[in-house]
Amino acid sequence: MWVKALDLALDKLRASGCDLSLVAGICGCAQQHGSVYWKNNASDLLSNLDPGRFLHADLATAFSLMESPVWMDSSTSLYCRKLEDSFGNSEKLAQTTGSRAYERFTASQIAKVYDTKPGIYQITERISLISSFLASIFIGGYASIDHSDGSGMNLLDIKNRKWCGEALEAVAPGLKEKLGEVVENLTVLGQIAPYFVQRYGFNPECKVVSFTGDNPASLAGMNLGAGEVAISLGTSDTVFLSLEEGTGGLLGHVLCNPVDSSLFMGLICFKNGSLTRERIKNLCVGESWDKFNQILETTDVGNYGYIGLYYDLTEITPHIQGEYRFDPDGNLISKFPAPEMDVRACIESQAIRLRLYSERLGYSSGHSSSILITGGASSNTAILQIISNVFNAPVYTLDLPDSACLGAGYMAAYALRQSDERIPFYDYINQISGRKRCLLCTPDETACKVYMQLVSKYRDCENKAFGIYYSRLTP
Ligand SMILES: Nc1ncnc2c1ncn2[C@@H]1O[C@H](COP(=O)(O)OP(=O)(O)O)[C@@H](O)[C@H]1O
Ligand SMILES: O=C(CO)[C@@H](O)[C@H](O)COP(=O)(O)O
Repeated sequence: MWVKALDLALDKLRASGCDLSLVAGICGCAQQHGSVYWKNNASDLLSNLDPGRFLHADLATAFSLMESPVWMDSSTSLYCRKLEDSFGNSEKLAQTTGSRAYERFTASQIAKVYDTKPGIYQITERISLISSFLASIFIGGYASIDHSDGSGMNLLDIKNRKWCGEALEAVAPGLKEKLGEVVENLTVLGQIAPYFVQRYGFNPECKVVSFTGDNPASLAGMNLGAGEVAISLGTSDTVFLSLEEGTGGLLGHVLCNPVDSSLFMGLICFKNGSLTRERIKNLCVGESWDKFNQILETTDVGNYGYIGLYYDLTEITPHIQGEYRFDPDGNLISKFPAPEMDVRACIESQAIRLRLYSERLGYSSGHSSSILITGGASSNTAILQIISNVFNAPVYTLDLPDSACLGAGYMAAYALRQSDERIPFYDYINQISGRKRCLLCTPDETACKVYMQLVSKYRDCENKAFGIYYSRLTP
């Protein structure tokens, strides 16, 4: 599917009349953590792509595992515990790799493949992240994993920026060879493969720069400063910010910063983001976001003290599933007095969750802070107004959508720059790009006060829901 998507994207570019011979360099990004398993001898297929055929036809037999594990998978708890045990405890793993063991991280995903499909692991010559898998196609050979996306694996020593031998050994034998080298972000990997020159008219001198994860690329696209936090309302709701210290803790993740090797990046991701909003919308008002927003705009801030927590899929943090509604006194109830109260309850609890957890990552909310918003739901200003009120901070976006894609473009431009070698990333980007930030929402003082009160109530409800979930699991 991913290879076909690339065929389609390239065909669309060609059909739109785009002169691909003008492209000087390519960088890209992809959802984090997912893994692609290349079968023995797949490198021969990669280096001999036939320009007369689609990529998906040539690469149909290149994979040992046809269904790549992706970030939404949470079936690997057993392997997470084993990995943490091999380090002694979760803190030690977090201090080295930036995160305690997470189900969607590549280490436990690979451990599961090795354990449940040893034959597949054996015939795999290379394991890529989705980002390095895409870069591999463009260079016609295996592309290295970069430091930032590599930090989402529980396998990289994020301070030394090298694979962590202890973690590799705990996951599966021979893993280092299957992963290949890890490289600095912004590394020029090589020239574009002849396939793209002959089939799509790319310049043979076009360079390919190491690809990265969608969130690191988004950080590169948004030029986050001190006191700023980025919120991505994509499929997941993800918060990230730039960090000076690289010590991972038990909450969230620390990754290598994609644009400055002396810095790090803090990130926390919630699985129940857009898909949950969509479900509540469909349930309460049908297809229309306009009707959903009308409810948000005409109902009372704070939902009269009613709080709803919605975890359609097992959440990453906290690890919990189900729906939990609470009355203003904090008692669990089965439904709200009016069904459409779920609309406001869902958006308010998601926004409060974003604030609470970004503060735990190191963000401090208030008037000197600001939020940069991106992702599909960032076009919805009714949702953004609630986020602005909950954070008591203005919400900005870039004057161009798709910050992850933009960031990857910037990374290619920076890696191939011919000017001052030592110029910092954002100084260079500011010179070459005329992008501006647009102010979308400013906080409403009265609403902020309501939410200040609600934050601690939310925390209590989340703790109660967590207790209920686990008491149901252990009768
Ligand atoms: N007007 C809108 N209001 C709220 N959510 C929206 C709106 N338009 C799109 N979305 C949400 O955006 C999501 C897709 O965001 P996107 O950033 O493209 O995701 P991803 O990067 O995970 O592919 C969809 O799941 C959809 O629910
Ligand atoms: O798991 C994470 C980050 O740790 C996700 O953010 C993925 O990177 C996928 O992103 P979206 O599809 O939600 O944009």
